[in-house]
Amino acid sequence: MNAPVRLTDTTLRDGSHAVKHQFTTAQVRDVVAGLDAAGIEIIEVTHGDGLPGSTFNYGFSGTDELSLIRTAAETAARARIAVLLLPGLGTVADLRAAHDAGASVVRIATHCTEADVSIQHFGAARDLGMETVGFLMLSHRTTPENLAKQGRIMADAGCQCVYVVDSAGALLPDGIADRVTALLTELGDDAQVGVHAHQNLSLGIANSIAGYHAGARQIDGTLCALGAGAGNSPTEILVTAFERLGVPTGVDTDAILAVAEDVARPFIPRLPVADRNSIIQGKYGVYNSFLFHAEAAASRYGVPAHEILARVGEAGYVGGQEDMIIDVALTIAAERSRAVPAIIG
Ligand SMILES: C[C@H](O)CC(=O)C(=O)O
Ligand SMILES: [Mn+2]
Repeated sequence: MNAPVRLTDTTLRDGSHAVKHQFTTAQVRDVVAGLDAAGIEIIEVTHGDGLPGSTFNYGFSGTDELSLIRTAAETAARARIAVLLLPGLGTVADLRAAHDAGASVVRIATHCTEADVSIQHFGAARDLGMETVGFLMLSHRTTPENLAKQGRIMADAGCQCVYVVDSAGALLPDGIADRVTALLTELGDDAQVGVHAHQNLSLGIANSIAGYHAGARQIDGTLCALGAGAGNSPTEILVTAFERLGVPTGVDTDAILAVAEDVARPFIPRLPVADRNSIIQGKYGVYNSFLFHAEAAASRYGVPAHEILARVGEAGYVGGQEDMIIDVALTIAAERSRAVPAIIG
């Protein structure tokens, strides 16, 4: 008997990027009802950039996220509702408000080398009696050994599962497996290890399976791959692939296929796709949440989005530095205007 894996569905959080944070209460109710009935245990609901992401910098939500969290908690009969929080944007007060609205799991996300900013939030979450998960974002940007040290900081602060988060879809299966192994070696029984994968190089499912074989026991997915950049590992394919592997997920395959096809797909305005922009993100390791910001800057300043993304990757910008995308776009525009030869008449 293979060890079971717990799937967390983040359609209503990572997928929020792909709908520009415009989820409605009715969509949340329908998706949660479907996921819950199919057997998904953990459903994440938050603005794409976490609590309280609805801002000028990250994009305003169509519906207040606390209302969406409350709706999700009221709808789910068995599943538990998770929220995402990035310290610095989200505060302990935001965490308490989400807990009051019905969230019982919090996923606290930091850049992969900055775990120390999460210590206070893990403590507060445990005091509230919440289950805790740590998200080491852009995990490709550090070595497995350093990632393991950051995981240790999170576990000592009260984190119960540390995730390898491939925020740019840049890692290959070996890169995921090496990071999961290093974390498990460091953490032992102190915390589980999870994998959150993106599809920029079409490796979301392969990377999740590699993570499972290395010992990860929590894996993320989204319906129809709805998520930032090229999207996430599709939940319905994770369920089907793990069924083929003989790995128990507790999720009914026919039911999850129906939720993806009949509930999610009809309201998705643009299915995530591995196009040139998002493949460039995977190639240069660019934070997937930057895609729409780069596309907006591209059309505003008349420069190609893929060039902006490549430069952003070379500069090594991380989540929170969205304003630098405009700087990069303006720099490219200025370079291009200088490159036009003067016509002497
Ligand atoms: C805030 C980000 O969207 C978190 C995430 O899902 C990732 O880094 O990937
Ligand atoms: Mn993500």
